[in-house]
Amino acid sequence: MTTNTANTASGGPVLDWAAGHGPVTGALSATTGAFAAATTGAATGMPPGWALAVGAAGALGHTIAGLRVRNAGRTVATRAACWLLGAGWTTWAMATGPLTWTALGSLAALGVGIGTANRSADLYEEAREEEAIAAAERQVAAELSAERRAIAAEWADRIQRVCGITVRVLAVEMWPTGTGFSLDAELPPGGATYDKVAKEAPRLSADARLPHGCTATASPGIDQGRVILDVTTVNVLAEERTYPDDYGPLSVLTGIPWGYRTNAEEIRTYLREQCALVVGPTGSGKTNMVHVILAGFARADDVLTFVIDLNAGSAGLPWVLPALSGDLRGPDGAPVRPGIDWLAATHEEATIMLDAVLRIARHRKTVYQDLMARANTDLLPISARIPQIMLVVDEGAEILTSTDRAMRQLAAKILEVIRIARAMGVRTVLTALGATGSVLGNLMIRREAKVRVALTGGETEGMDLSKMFPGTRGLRTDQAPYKGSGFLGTPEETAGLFKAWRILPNQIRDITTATTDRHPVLDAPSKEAAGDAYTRRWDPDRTAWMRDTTSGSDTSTGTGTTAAQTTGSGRDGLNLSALRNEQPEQGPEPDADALAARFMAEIDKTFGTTAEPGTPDRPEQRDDKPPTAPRPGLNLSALRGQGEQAPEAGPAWLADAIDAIASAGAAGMKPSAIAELVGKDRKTVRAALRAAAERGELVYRDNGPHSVYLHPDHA
Ligand SMILES: Nc1ncnc2c1ncn2[C@@H]1O[C@H](COP(=O)(O)OP(=O)(O)OP(=O)(O)O)[C@@H](O)[C@H]1O
Repeated sequence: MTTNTANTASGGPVLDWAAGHGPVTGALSATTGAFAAATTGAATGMPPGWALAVGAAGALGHTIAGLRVRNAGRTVATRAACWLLGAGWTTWAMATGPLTWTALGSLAALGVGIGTANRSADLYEEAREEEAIAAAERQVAAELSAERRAIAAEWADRIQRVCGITVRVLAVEMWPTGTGFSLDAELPPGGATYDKVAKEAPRLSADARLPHGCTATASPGIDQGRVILDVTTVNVLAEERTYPDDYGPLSVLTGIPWGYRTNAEEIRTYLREQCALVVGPTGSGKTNMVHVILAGFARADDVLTFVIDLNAGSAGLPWVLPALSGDLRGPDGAPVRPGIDWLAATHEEATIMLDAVLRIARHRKTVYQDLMARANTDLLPISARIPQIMLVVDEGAEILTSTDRAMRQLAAKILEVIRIARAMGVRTVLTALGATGSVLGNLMIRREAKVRVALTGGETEGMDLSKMFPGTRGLRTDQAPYKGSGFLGTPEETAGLFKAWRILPNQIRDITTATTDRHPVLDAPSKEAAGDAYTRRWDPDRTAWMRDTTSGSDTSTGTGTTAAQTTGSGRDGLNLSALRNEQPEQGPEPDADALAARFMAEIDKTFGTTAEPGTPDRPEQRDDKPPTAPRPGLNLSALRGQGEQAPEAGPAWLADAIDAIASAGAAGMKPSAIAELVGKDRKTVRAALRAAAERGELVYRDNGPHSVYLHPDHA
């Protein structure tokens, strides 16, 4: 209780009705206050009636304060009584003398009484408060369960009407996304299975008048006598959702998100041991889906992605070109690694890649024997140090079913990878234009590619969903008429509706930049097994084709192919001549080589992944290139900011260095200062500056230890 009546003699009492006191301190404060008031009052001859008046005021003040905070009546009464008792004792003690055993004893008894009464009042108030909260919760729950009970009754009735069986709904769970609910129901005795409900899913949806794109999908319950019915009430597939802009790290071991379900929850695929098959006819959003897949792999810190796309490499180009052209810069201005680790656009390059992958898989089997024995596993422990290789083959299923001799050779290699490399951490994602019998007729695909996607986009042609997702009933292509939507099934989850996020070209660039430091480096034994085929994958002669694809085309998602197919160009599938004819005067060949070489040099310097003896990978070694060759191929000037004058060659940081040298004016800058500025070693910096000077971008003022580089404007 709060009794701050204390000193009535000097300046009057400080009355804080709401001041906090525990039962013990409250009682102590009341009794000591009363005792002090009584002794002072008796000594100074104060009229005893004053103490009673103060007590009455205290009781009144506390009553008002108690009512304000909605204390219970008995709490208010207890506190007012404490005030009056204290004041009564003070009045009596002032009249009869406070320093007697009777007065002191009765004061002590009063203190204990006040303490006990207040403790009990506090406990009562706490209990009251808890009860009020519980009552509010009970009310919410009652309202919710009323809704659930209504849903349970409605659906039990519907299942009876449509499926002809009487189920007992045991639970209704509302999805936190607010887009539907799940029912857990007990099937009737007599051997009814969940199938009875599953096969009537479309009729149940119609009976419930669900909006288009919403479904009632039945799956097995906790035992064979139970069924789970997922009912979507909001069609999230109709709207376009862009790829989530959290580009944080992922791992192949903890799953890669590929899209979202009708309940708006993200869906992950687990590809450490599984291969995947993605089927989507033209215009269904397959290219977009491939980019979502590549985005997930790029974000993983234990995955290296190899892409085969015989359709001019268009699936992989947006992940390579911005990095290759030097258009992207990391946070520290360093060059950016491509979002994929190898891109094959021709039959020849694909063969080189597949042979290297097979060598890697076989070599890993022997060199990592000890490691696997120590880890007590027959699966190679995948990590950032020994990365998983994800081989993505766009329209790979068509390669597998082709009757062309060259394609059959490729197909044999792809199947060999699928067959032998699971334990060694190489898995494939194949895409196909249609879920035709010839694709799914392949035993290896049926057995190994259990992660399956069918992008329907409303297409029914070549979409045999019962073959794609055997054992799943009630899937109809018209349930997913939107681009990027379809069905996804994994060994962990039965096939159901899903939609891929829309991924935009700028997101691909952002992800490439955000993940540049995250990509693993191929483990040394694998690199050794892959040999030159791998380390020279960005060689000018092997990447020259990329230059042609950028002339006048875009590499964005959604537009599909970036370069036309060849018809007799003699370059294995690339329509180079058509593009060259558009810009005959620009002499693209030397420039493509220059760019590829520069790219290699940057990657090499920054990440040390492409060291190859004898490769002309340093700009200064390329004296066969015209110093001011135009850039028709990769069209870098178009990619850079307007009016920005890019250096003609040299590492990515050179532009910053030249800017700094220009700012230094006639004083110029020493190579050591530039090395410090760009964060590179002096030898590398000297070589690049010398090359830039040879190209006329800088001027070297030789002055012994004080030699500097100047911008030509200040020389
Ligand atoms: N997940 C998605 N969400 C919304 N819209 C999408 C999605 N995926 C694709 N689209 C739309 O569909 C268009 C075609 O997509 P995409 O190029 O990926 O299809 P495709 O099947 O590869 O077709 P093609 O083979 O003709 O290139 C895109 O430009 C985009 O507008």
